[in-house]
Amino acid sequence: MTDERPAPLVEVKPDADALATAVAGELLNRIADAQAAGHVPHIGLTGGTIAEVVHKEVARMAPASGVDWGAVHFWFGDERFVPSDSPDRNAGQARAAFLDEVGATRVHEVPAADQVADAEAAAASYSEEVRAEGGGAFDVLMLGIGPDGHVASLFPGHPGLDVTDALAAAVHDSPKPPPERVTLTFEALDRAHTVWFLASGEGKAEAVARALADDGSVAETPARGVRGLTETTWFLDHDAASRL
Ligand SMILES: O=C1O[C@H](COP(=O)(O)O)[C@@H](O)[C@H](O)[C@H]1O
Repeated sequence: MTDERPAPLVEVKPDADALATAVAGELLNRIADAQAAGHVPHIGLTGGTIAEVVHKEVARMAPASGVDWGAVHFWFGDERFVPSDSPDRNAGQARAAFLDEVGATRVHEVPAADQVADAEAAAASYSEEVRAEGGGAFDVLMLGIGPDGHVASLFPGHPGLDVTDALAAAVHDSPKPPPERVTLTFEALDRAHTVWFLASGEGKAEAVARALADDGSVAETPARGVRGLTETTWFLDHDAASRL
């Protein structure tokens, strides 16, 4: 990230449920507004614990939202390279939590381990799909942060941090299981218009503080390396914000 982008905003909610309600409501507003303006929005989804709560809240609020679910593209910031029926798959979790229920039809999944030979092939295929559909210019990209500061599946000190010639990369030996993954690279994550980080719980507090500190390295805290072109907002609950 070399250009000047707006500084991150921070929104703190009392707990995970309040956080999820705020994020789900804002997401539905952004999608509905984009559609009202004649635009088909592209939304990047994250895996992880707070994402699951947000997704269920989206499903709950969907009927009153006015969103046309056939006119939204959904993508994943990262994926676990496991068989398509594995409960570890971020896509499977998002489908179960809201995508299938609302009837989303334009869901762009990373190929699974029973569909392609290896994580490299999955990354190449996903990269191609992202490139063909706007190159990662997501209207809203939601991202989690790990307690170690990882974002998507870009882990501290891992080789994926240095990939500059692809929009998606294979990850091996991930410090967090499962070990094989596919992630969007900084090249792709940096093209999003709006980036929302979602973090809940005391276990994320130190990583959040490192990510938002005036100085520090992306190699140590990869989440420092992603900012939206027009907006970056950190949605935190009280505990995740406790070290700011
Ligand atoms: O493995 C992953 O972890 C991160 C954070 O998840 P959390 O459960 O600690 O909140 C998530 O952002 C990423 O998409 C996922 O693959």
